[in-house]
Amino acid sequence: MSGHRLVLWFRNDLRLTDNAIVHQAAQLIQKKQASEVVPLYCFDPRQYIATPWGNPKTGAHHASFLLQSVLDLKQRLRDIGSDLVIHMGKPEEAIQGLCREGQQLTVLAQMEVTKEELDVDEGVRAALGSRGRLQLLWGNTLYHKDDLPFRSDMSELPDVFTPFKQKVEARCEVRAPLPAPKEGALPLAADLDPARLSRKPSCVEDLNAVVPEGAPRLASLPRHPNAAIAFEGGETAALRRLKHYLWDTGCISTYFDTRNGMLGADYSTKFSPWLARGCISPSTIFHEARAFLTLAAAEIVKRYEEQHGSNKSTYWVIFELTWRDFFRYFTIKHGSAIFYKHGVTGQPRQWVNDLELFRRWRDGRTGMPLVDANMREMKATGFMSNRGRQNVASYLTLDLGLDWRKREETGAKATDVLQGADWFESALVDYDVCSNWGNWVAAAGLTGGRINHFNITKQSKDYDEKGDYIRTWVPELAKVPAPSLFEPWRLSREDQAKFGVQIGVDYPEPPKSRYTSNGSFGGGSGSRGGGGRGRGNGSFGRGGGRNSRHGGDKKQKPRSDFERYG
Ligand SMILES: Cc1cc2nc3c(=O)[nH]c(=O)nc-3n(C[C@H](O)[C@H](O)[C@H](O)COP(=O)(O)OP(=O)(O)OC[C@H]3O[C@@H](n4cnc5c(N)ncnc54)[C@H](O)[C@@H]3O)c2cc1C
Repeated sequence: MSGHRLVLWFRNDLRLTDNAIVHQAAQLIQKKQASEVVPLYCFDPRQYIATPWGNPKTGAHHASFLLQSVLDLKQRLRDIGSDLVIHMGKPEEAIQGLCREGQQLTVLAQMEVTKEELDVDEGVRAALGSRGRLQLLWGNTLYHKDDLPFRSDMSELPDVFTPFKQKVEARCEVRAPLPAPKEGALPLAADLDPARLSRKPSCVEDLNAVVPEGAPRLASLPRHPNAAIAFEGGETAALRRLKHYLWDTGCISTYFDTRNGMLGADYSTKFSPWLARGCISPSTIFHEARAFLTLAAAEIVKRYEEQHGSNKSTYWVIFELTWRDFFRYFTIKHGSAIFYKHGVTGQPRQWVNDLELFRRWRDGRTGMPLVDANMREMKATGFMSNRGRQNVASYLTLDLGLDWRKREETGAKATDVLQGADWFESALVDYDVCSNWGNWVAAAGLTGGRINHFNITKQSKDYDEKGDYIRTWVPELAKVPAPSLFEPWRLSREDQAKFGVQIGVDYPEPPKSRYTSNGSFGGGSGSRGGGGRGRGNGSFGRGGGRNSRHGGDKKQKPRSDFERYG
């Protein structure tokens, strides 16, 4: 099959190591089943439209990280004697332009699972017609889809996490990472126009070339001084972060104890933006973590174990990556139901339509300091901790009762839709369709799993005991001591004067809710949204609940070790 051309269509797999399509291409070339390669990335205008509320579908934090990732991939391909064509337009058009008379084309791409992406696949197939084929390969999960003990349509997948985790841990192995291609492994198509190869966007503003008319323009954002970490896109930076978190600092050894933090660079791994864009694979992290445990870090682990009894921490990072898998497979099972009003349970629920209240939540002006701090952090930096995400989602859906969706099932005007998940999609640097919408539908209590209705005040006390996180992002309350800081609407006039803040003027009063003595939203002591299990005492509070930090699940018994990986 000499003369066979391969198009390596990169999407959310912007890396060379442990990349199924890269590996497949290198093998086909080696076996002389293909002769040339065109690595391709497309900035697809459909990803840059305005959301129903006028937000950019791909916000500036995400766009900037993505651009850096694409440019890093290009450089890494050049380092092995190949290159990357960067196309400013739809993949269908780019791929059609790569077809040559009398030459068969195979387009290799990573398999996606949600409707928008599947529709693009269809478009590419149609553009190829009889001149070639689209071959989709699985990637980007910890456990390979083909290794799961469920049917491939995931109809047997449990709807809650724990049985999923137990089954995959008992029956599957994490595959070893595929090697990165060697120099010369991906020979470029000889007729590739050098001008086409040299064309590349160099700053976020250049991406405006694909922003459709009427959609918000993108603009570079300077790094916020309070940002926990300067996220830099690309495989190179991802591997650096992995090295930092494991080998340089040993932070992974204390992850179990620090993972519910909100302030600082290292309380959690911060791997999510790189995982979301596929700059690193979960399997690479897994095998590096195992090496960390068994080899050079034996000393650190021993020290840790002496202090803490056992090392749960390294396992716990892998545990979190299993959650990431769960939402991906959950999406295969339930399809677009994760976007729908009644979620996957189909349970009817009355949602509140209040644009002003939604804006207060979005902009960090609810009057609930923990919620506001988190929402401000995300807007300014693109990142929010998992603890924060759980709380703000619970507050929006279960306390304010505001609609969390992006789309109505049918026919509704876009402007009828209020959207928490959609704002996250726009604002997050680590936006990942399955992790985001899956977590949101779980937070809204619409998966059939346990509903985690957080008590925001208790969560503030438990996870921001001294108020340092809140003060970082809500300077209006800088002088208010904890615990008054967590319920500033209760401050007397004298205390407000003493602490230099006037509630209702400098900092808002919260909307009427179960937290405030002046209101009855949610019935005071009652609960909205499916029984409110965990309500009142904060379902992830210190003590037993700390072992689980996710929605839709029973409390976890902590694993005592990492033995199954050793
Ligand atoms: C409402 C809501 C929306 C979310 N949206 C996203 C999103 O768009 N993209 C995204 O990557 N994560 C999302 N998450 C999951 C989680 O909050 C982030 O992955 C995590 O906070 C990222 O920080 P980290 O990399 O330091 O995580 P760590 O605590 O270090 O965890 C390691 C990795 O495990 C995975 N992980 C951890 N928790 C979860 C989880 N609950 N669900 C799925 N994967 C998880 C992530 O890949 C993460 O990088 C969302 C959670 C909630 C509650």
